[in-house]
Amino acid sequence: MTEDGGRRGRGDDGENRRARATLRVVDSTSTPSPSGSRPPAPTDRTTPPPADDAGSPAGAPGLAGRRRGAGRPPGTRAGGAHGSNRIPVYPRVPTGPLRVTATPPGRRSEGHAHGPTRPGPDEEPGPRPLGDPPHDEETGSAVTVALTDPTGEAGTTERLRARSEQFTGDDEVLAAARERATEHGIVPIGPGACAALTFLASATRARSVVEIGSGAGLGTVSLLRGMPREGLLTSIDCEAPHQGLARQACVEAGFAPGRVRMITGRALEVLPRLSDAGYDLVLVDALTVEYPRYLEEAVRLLRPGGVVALDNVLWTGRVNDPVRREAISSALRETVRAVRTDERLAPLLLPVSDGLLCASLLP
Ligand SMILES: C[S@@+](CC[C@H](N)C(=O)[O-])C[C@H]1O[C@@H](n2cnc3c(N)ncnc32)[C@H](O)[C@@H]1O
Repeated sequence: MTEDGGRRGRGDDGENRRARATLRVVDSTSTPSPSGSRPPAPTDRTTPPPADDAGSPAGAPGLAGRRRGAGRPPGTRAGGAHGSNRIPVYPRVPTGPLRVTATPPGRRSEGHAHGPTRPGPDEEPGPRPLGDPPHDEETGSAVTVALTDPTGEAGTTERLRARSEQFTGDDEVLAAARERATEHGIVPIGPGACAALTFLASATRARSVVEIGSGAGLGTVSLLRGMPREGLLTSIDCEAPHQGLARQACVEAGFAPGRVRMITGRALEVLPRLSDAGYDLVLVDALTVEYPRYLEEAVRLLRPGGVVALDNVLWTGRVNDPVRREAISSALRETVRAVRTDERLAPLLLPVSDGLLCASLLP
């Protein structure tokens, strides 16, 4: 991610564009733009749907009648999602057939498409040499990690990190999304962090998830892959074209459009409208200088036992402008300190990709 929240080399006036961006709640039912250059024409709702239970999938946590702050752990900040402007955890989920899927026959159908060499659920997996780092042919990964000091001590650490990134690698869906991200100047989540997100979503059985920073959709797809079928992912980005790319990645991964609710708007304007203690997992990957405030909002959104994951906390040598770097570094330091010292949280720093700082909200 860059200091402008993951956009690079666009040659546009990002701040103004973001300022112009209106808050739109979008069910991802529209056909994605193949290039991602044009915002899709979704069912825009400038007014969010009313907070009711009627559209919630079976067993989904509804909000109607829920006492404000109920379930919120002591000490969490009140405020934010309330009144008629509240965005429900689950909106009415549009029904309909799955759209185009890039999942070839014989592979896991709903969003679990793996690279060409991965076996489908009905195929016998071939033996995998556990001792050797996988080659790209094994993982389908488009990512290779160059070693700057292959023989020295640093080389050992680098090799371990490279191995961890390549262990899961990118499948064809993530590789294509990563390519589009590069084309559009978006810095995507690394393969190791993608795997961690799928793991976290699966381990926490996350049914209601918030993603801050849709980008090119690598995080979106990775989260959906770990979520149960009835789960809903709410993805926020101030750039509609980025959300077009994210939607495209979801379609290519074989996810039904109703699995993702895209909200176009600035995160700090959208987040306060989401419900307290309504979410199982929150991914933070947008404007780095706003991380401390995203963290506050994320903790408010989490149900007890829920997890927040913040990408890019190691921030490895990406920024050249010393002034911006200072702002980013201090925001990241503040965020890491806040996670480590908050007694409501159990912190964990995963040194995957660019650093994924996780914390669960203690029951
Ligand atoms: C690093 S990219 C996210 C990459 C994405 N997780 C992926 O893997 O493809 C950051 C995204 O945050 C968005 N963004 C930047 N500032 C934002 C803000 N204030 N509110 C919402 N989104 C923002 C950018 O448009 C960009 O798409």
